[in-house]
Amino acid sequence: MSGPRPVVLSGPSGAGKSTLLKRLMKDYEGVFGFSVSHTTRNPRPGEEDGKGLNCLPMLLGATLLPVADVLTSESSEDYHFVTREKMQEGIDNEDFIENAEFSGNMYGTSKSSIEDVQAQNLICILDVDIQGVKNIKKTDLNPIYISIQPPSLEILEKRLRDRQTETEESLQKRLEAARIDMELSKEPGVFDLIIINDDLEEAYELLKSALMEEIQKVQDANE
Ligand SMILES: Nc1nc2c(ncn2[C@@H]2O[C@H](COP(=O)(O)OP(=O)(O)O)[C@@H](O)[C@H]2O)c(=O)[nH]1
Ligand SMILES: Nc1ncnc2c1ncn2[C@@H]1O[C@H](COP(=O)(O)OP(=O)(O)O)[C@@H](O)[C@H]1O
Repeated sequence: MSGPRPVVLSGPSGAGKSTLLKRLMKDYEGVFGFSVSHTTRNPRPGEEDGKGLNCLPMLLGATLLPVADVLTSESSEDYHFVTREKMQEGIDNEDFIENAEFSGNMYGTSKSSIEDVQAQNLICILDVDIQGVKNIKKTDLNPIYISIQPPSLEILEKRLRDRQTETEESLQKRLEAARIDMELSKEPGVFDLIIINDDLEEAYELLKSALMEEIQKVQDANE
């Protein structure tokens, strides 16, 4: 049985992936499920371990968090926060379909994070860097590949600074990675669609239209 096609969202850190994703998942409840990655980076304020929007009911049931706290959480796409040792153990164990080093930390998509979403017949969304894109292309996942790009490196830097999540060092590493991402993403055939996130509304409309066929499939199946 084949469910809806997964979606890989990529693009430089600070390009607006989480912002667009958060909105999409809110507007289409019960259609998308986020593949919660593992990372060795430290959680940001407001981020919680292993929490994805697709886990919302479970989370509410299990820990009785006040609904308002969960819904106002800054982040719609948190991680399983792990040590390097734990992460390496998982990689050695072949638990991951891809993993990469980004800005001095390890990130990876576990097989179970995708399976958990696909078991519910939801569109599985993966947020991965360009190395992740290249490695997922070697698997049989067959997702739709979408790159979210900033209008310019200068605007990206401003957005990252305004977000106030990075130290100067991690900001510089992200900008360096962004330069590489912006170059590699131009290669023909890497992405099915590249969206320049200048005006947020326009970017969101483009993203929504690109996914409408898959959204429709899930909605039809649930009727
Ligand atoms: N390859 C890979 N990249 C990931 C994964 N999870 C997140 N990333 C990427 O890691 C980068 C840094 O993510 P994060 O630390 O959350 O910072 P942010 O994107 O600036 O919010 C981003 O480019 C993400 O797309 C993953 O599981 N695999
Ligand atoms: N179109 C836009 N115009 C202005 N600011 C934006 C736009 N899209 C996103 N932002 C802001 O830029 C910052 C980075 O966006 P975010 O979604 O965290 O990026 P990513 O998930 O790709 O790292 C956030 O503070 C967000 O509010």
